[in-house]
Amino acid sequence: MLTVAGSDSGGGAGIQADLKTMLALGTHGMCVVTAVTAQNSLGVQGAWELPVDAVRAQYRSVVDDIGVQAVKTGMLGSAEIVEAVAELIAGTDAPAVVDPVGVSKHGDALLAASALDSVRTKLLPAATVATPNLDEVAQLTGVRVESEDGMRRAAAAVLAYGPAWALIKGGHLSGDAVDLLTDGSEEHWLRSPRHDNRHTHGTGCTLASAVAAQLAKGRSVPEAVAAAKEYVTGAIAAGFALGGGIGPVDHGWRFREA
Ligand SMILES: Nc1ncnc2c1ncn2[C@@H]1O[C@H](COP(=O)(O)OP(=O)(O)O)[C@@H](O)[C@H]1O
Ligand SMILES: Cc1ncc(COP(=O)(O)O)c(N)n1
Repeated sequence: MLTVAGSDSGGGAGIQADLKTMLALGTHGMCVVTAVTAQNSLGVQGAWELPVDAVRAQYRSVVDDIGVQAVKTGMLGSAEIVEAVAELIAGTDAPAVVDPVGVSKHGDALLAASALDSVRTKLLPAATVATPNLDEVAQLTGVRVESEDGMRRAAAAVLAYGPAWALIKGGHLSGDAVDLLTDGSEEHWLRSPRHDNRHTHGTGCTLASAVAAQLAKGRSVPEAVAAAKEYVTGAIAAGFALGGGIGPVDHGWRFREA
């Protein structure tokens, strides 16, 4: 399967998190790099986008020869890249998990403000599943969620842009880590205990990639999301205290348990 995302030099989020997740879930990982970040547990020290032609060329190389069973998108950076990727995934016969990455855990911008409209009107309509966190919901729809009740309103506002499913991540609330998956008719609440662990760098990337890996294996969206939630919860529980700030989750936790 294929990730279209930015590189995280610290190895906890972005392309690196995605490829590790795909391996851990038994799939073949491929990548289209959209941007390179200088990043560690303390924050993002620099970010450089690739030319949009380089993004298109990587995508075509992979899809035209090897083929894909599922696509995941992450950090896209600019409106130009968002629009190119939206067109590419809309023209690919595979489910697409769109993680509308806006800001890093440290508050560093990973998407230009001028790209928000393209995310709303071009990228979200091409998604099989859109996986915003609560900050991204607020940025994209104006809906501010402060409790589980608000997550339904958030999901409706995201679905209005056209993805088949919305997975609203409640990781930034307090209490249990609760996510809501809905297509506007079915509702699935995914709940796990909150791990008192600050090493949560890469949780969103990991969850979205795990959903895509399960879709690639032929699971339905609700089955894929349930399995992905279980995987990310284990990875958070086993998180690494690396660096002086927010460390990464442990993508290999299942291998270590075995
Ligand atoms: N401390 C935690 N303990 C358990 N699960 C968590 C914790 N923090 C986040 N999660 C879960 O991790 C996944 C990613 O959510 P979130 O951290 O909100 O996304 P993002 O990384 O995009 O900000 C969600 O399933 C969320 O419920
Ligand atoms: C290159 C890149 N992509 C995405 C994220 C978001 O990370 P998270 O999964 O913690 O929200 C990041 N920090 N860096």
